[in-house]
Amino acid sequence: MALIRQRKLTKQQLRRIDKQQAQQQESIDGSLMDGVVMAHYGKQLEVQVTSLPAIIPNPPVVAEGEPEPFWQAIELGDIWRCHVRTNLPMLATGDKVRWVADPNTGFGRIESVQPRTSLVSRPDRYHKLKPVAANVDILAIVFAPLPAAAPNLIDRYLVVCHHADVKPLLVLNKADLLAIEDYAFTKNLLNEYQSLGYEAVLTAAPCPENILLNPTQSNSKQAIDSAKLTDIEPLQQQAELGLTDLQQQIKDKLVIFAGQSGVGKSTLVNALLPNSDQSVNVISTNSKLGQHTTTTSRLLPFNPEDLTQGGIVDTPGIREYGIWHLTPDDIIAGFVELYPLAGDCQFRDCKHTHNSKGCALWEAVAEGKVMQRRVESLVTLQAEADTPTY
Ligand SMILES: Nc1nc2c(ncn2[C@@H]2O[C@H](COP(=O)(O)OP(=O)(O)OP(=O)(O)O)[C@@H](O)[C@H]2O)c(=O)[nH]1
Ligand SMILES: [Zn+2]
Repeated sequence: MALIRQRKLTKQQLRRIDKQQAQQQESIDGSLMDGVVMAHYGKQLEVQVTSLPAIIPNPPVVAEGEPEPFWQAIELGDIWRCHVRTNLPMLATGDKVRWVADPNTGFGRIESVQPRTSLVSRPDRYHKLKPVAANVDILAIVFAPLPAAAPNLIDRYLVVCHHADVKPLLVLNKADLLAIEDYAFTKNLLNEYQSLGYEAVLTAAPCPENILLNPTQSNSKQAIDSAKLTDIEPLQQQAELGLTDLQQQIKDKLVIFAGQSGVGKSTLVNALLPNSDQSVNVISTNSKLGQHTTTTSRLLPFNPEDLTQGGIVDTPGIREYGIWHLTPDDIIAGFVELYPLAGDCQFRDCKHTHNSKGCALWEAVAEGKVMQRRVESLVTLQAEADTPTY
């Protein structure tokens, strides 16, 4: 076996190495800039330039007759495809990052991620938690008179909000349909959540089916004629104000719209985004690279030139949100009015089912202090969390 002699470096050599390393670091530091993750493609991400680097690289000087090499100038507001430096945690749409761009290749590399104010994650099929969206301020929980609202789904989203540190906002859309007597009960649901302290808005999104906006259209007329109408005037005003109200609530905020299929999420989102060609699920219209790939989530800004004005994170995955990564205790923590009572149950491991002995939640139901359907909802969600479906 050959003997490897360790060579001792002279002081001068050591100094030279230190200097080289410092120069390398300085050149990375000078190239670093701020960015926001706009879309997520698994290993690659799209990042918007939100600050320029201290040292702006110059394009190469091309001798006459030589072919022009590829060069992508760094400009504010541009979107770059990026790789992620190894050893960084999994990134999500909405993450604020420090990164370097290589104008010679048109690719960037994310060097670090700033602390997050919130993180919405979702377990995948393999039971692994995946971050979906970071720094989201509001989860708009959309429901409607038709398809009929599922209170249990609303409760599920409220639990998600609690754990992600995101503020919930209840949006009762298709408020125009409340003018039809059969559907008027949905408004009670909104009132119930308001009484629990949640913020809520009533909206009617602009679309051909909206019977308040198009009362003379044949399908609307049919709906109106075949139904007993309640007093339409005040609802019309409330619903019209609703969209402005919603706009005010989400101004300068990053928002996710969640809710069952058909309640009008896309219609609302399109009404809220100023750029008509920037509709939900449209792939990468503002990416210069123009590659069409399915994303897991995408940030649609209210003002593409100023991300501080907020936007909407389109995350299809949020619709079938599983909660089985949460413990029963985590789940009850998301039921604001029930959580403080749980400590009063006779048994510490009380399952809060109707026949649980000495259950403080059911005593509160009997005394009319809390809603029975919320306790039932809690029990259903806790049971789901106890029995993973993978
Ligand atoms: N009457 C009435 N219809 C609406 C309203 N908002 C949306 N719609 C209609 O409801 C239908 C479903 O709307 P979408 O926006 O596609 O619903 P979605 O929640 O995005 O549905 P998914 O994409 O399946 O999750 C469409 O035909 C809309 O035009 C509303 O305020 N009033
Ligand atoms: Zn109990």
